[in-house]
Amino acid sequence: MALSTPGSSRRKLPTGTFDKTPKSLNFTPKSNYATPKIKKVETPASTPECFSSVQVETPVIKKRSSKEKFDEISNLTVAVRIRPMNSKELLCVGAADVVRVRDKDLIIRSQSTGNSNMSTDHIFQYDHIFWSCDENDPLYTSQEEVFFTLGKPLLNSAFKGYNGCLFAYGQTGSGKSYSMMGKNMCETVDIDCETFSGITPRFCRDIFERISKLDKDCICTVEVSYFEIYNEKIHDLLSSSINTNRTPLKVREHPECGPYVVDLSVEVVKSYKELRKWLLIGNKNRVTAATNMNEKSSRSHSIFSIELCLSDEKNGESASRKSKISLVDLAGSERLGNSHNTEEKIREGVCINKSLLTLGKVISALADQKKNQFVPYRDSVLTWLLRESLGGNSLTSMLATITPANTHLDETIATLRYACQARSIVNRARINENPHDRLIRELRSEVERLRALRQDFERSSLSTSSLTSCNESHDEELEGLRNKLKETEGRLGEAQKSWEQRFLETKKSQLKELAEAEKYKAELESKVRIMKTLDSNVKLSPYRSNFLKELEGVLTKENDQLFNNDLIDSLKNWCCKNGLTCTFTSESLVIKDPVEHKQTSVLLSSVNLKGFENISDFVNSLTWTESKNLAKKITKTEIMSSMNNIYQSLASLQPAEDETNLCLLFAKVNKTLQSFEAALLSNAKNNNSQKVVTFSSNVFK
Ligand SMILES: Nc1ncnc2c1ncn2[C@@H]1O[C@H](COP(=O)(O)OP(=O)(O)OP(=O)(O)O)[C@@H](O)[C@H]1O
Repeated sequence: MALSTPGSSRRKLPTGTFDKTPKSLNFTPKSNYATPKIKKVETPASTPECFSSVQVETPVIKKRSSKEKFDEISNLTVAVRIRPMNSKELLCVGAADVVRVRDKDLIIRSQSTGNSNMSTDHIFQYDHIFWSCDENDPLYTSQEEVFFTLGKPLLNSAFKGYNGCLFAYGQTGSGKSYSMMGKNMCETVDIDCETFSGITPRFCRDIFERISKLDKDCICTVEVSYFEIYNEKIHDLLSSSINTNRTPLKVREHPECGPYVVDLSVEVVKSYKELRKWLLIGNKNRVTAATNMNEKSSRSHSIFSIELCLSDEKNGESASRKSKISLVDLAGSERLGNSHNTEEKIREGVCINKSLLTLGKVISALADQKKNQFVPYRDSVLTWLLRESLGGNSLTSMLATITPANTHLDETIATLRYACQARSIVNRARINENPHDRLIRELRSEVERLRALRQDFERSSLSTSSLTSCNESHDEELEGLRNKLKETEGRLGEAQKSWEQRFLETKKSQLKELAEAEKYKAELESKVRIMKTLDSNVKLSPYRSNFLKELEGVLTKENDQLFNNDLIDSLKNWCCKNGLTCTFTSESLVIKDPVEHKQTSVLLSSVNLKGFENISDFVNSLTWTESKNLAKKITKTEIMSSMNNIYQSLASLQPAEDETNLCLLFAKVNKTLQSFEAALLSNAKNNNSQKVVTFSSNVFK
């Protein structure tokens, strides 16, 4: 579908009450740069009635658009949209349509007071004028065209990494919500309807359409938040408790990121479907909360924010960019006297007006363009939160909405003046990216520029080669360019190298962390396995436990470690080969001969082959006794020391607190061990030398 922006040559003067007075409009200056601040051209007393005076309202605007130190320096883009007259306005006695559009001029005819036959034409100029009064008019601007002109550029910049903001300003009922959200902002059908859908849903839909077309190396995350400011208090529109708990949220200032709303819900969305769900929840919450409090949603400012984070990995290089776009539907800007009569309404009006008044002051201060001019951002929550969008790091647009009805003439002129002033605000936007990515990008574009310059220069010097006198100076310049190019290429190479270095280091440390995590995971898994085995064993009987065997093994292992030298190993091997069994206790080694029914015990510290030809001689030299008399009596200290070792080993297997089943099992094992220790101690105490408890699993059979 072919889309067009208004204000071009196809824009004709709509038919209506002004048709007879075009001549007077010839006073309108062609260029807005030369337009005086407010110029009133008085018609002489003898001027015929059909003529009117002309008041040019467009202030002198120093339009700026450059790149300088910032990535983008540009004025606020300001558009005005005129909605059709509603039935109430049409039914008013003497109702008239007083707004006309011609090219980039918006003309308002006001009846001069005192002389009913005289009128004044107020002429305003904007970046865009949307005439949406009559669908059959060829100049009609649809919802889609409004989005195409205002929303699309913001979307494009957001994907480049620029912050963006679009706010709708105008009196109640002038069409702010219609333009921002759609005809029926709580209805799924209307929010997605081709004809009625507003800027916000179209913006959200386009985000995901763009994401689906991105390169496969590019990862994009989308986060949304939605809140309203009512009576200078912030309410989270995505919170489920908004209608029961209207505790306002606070604003804090981050040293780098600026003001933000504390504890505001931020939802990550992966598709338009998910995003639309949140959008509708927010819209419903806004309306329900307003109805509950007997207020109108038009008395609150709503801010819907989308945060995009794009990371791109190409040819081993990675780059990431972030951007935040705020779509703002401001409260109605009507003045206090018009609709506020009760005390509460007056208070509410003061609060709304505080934000809008401060917004006006902020716009004035910024439009003034004097250096070090104080800008009262902090005087209202709205301006504090929109600080970056007004004169800061953001590409911002304003949509002023008006009615063409003469019944609201004063409000309409106030809105238009406000919008005119806003055009003077200059924003300094930067691509939000990693400083290193920025350096590489800037150096790359510098290299491109210098290369193009050199090529141009070489081409032009070839064509003038006949003029030898020129050649010398050309050669010098060419040499200078070559050197500069070489130097910039060198710097680019360095920057890329150090970036690659950092990239490699980060990858290396990430791999190390990953390996450690894997190791930790394996350890945990083995602990879980042990605990699972324990579970089944402990359930059978605490005294038939493989676990105790394992623990005995742990103790034996510790002893092994204590006396783990070649001699002990050789002794063990020798015993094994000769059909003898070897059992270690904490301090000694018990060797049993199952055939001869004899056994011997030797202190580990006294195993020494000195004076013996071989192990066989050493073993034969030991004192052997009959098996039944040889069981070594365990002392109370030995029991306690062994048990302590068991407890220590067990402690190292302690599971994490959130693993409830394992914790329960762990407690069971601990308890069982305590009973076991008590049994051993009482056994040692009661049986003295007659009964012997050896620390062997056989005991528990
Ligand atoms: N461009 C338009 N075309 C057709 N109808 C419109 C247009 N703009 C607004 N309307 C209608 O005008 C009425 C008021 O519009 P809307 O609710 O958007 O105003 P508003 O400025 O957001 O008011 P409030 O400040 O109360 O929120 C609605 O019924 C809406 O459908």
